[in-house]
Amino acid sequence: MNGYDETDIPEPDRLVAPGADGEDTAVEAALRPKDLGEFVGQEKVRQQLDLVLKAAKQRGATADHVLLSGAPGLGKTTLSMIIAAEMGAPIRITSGPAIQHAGDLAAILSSLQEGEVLFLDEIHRMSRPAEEMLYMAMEDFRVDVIVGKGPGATAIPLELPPFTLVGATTRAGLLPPPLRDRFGFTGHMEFYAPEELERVVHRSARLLDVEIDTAGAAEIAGRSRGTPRIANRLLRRVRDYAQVRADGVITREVAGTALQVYEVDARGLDRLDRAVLEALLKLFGGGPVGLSTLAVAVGEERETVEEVAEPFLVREGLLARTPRGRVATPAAWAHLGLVPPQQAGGGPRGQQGLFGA
Ligand SMILES: Nc1ncnc2c1ncn2[C@@H]1O[C@H](COP(=O)(O)OP(=O)(O)OP(=O)(O)O)[C@@H](O)[C@H]1O
Ligand SMILES: [Mg+2]
Repeated sequence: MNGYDETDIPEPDRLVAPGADGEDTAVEAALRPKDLGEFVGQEKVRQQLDLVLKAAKQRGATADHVLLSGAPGLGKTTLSMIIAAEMGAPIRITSGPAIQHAGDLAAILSSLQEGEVLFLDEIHRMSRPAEEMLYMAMEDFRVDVIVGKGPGATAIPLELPPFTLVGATTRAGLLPPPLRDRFGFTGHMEFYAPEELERVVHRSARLLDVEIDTAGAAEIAGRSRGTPRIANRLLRRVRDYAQVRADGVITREVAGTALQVYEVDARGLDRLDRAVLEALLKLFGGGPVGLSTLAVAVGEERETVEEVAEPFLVREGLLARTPRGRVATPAAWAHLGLVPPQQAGGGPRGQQGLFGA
């Protein structure tokens, strides 16, 4: 399709994957907060959006177009549905990859009702002609429908009712500036703090009718990589364990043991993440080592290591990408309970100097 995209990378089946799997899709609808009040965290975006929506409602107008950017599983789809609910408007859901021809978009736009919310997921993956049509639709609520082919083709202008476009993207940087500029408001979704994820876990547990105590929720939250989707998924797996091996109640111990069974460690690293770190520390003394070498050592593709494992390791401050190769940070040694070579006596081949004395 349109070149490189994160979805092209084969992601091994993992509990801590940020994207949705089939099971997530089935249960997410039930766990989605229905209004801004129920939506946990993202204080900044929530407050900003609250103002945008309230002001539009007071004026009796359609809300400005909204762009939501942020990593997978942080609540963009959820928020788009909340926007529609808060505006008391219907919502139409589609996505960039689903709109390959401008005609597909014209069909959707021309059937919108006044005030309707059009949710365009993965907006950065739309085709070029559709994107250009969208510019005019967003700005002037108008599209030119091309009728016929070749020299006889004519453009018939078509008025659209005012609508609110909510675009979602995991890659705001890939959006062409003219598109970005046409949104009245952009909400940047951040990773969630552990306390916020704890609230997500408590809320989901209530909806799933699972008993969980404060420490149990904190244990799951701490392993969820700042991502509500992962928190909900881990909660479901811990619930299975609690039901089969314990008395159904999720405590710290139950959550900890269950996630050990599923190989998600205290910081949310899974088998692959740990394999990468372990190879880097044990085989290469903490680096620097080239990506290809590291990938061979863990028996994975380069892309898998680079795109699937590394982003979280870098975000956590466990691994650094340097011009000379991958390097473990002191936190990585600590996390795996290993001692860096220089502290162990090092010797001439120790890794002194990389992080100062
Ligand atoms: N702020 C929140 N409070 C409570 N639950 C949340 C929140 N944000 C997300 N969730 C839950 O996390 C799950 C994933 O959220 P959602 O589908 O909205 O993410 P997304 O950003 O659209 O992800 P993707 O980029 O993969 O489309 C949903 O089940 C939702 O209930
Ligand atoms: Mg989504």
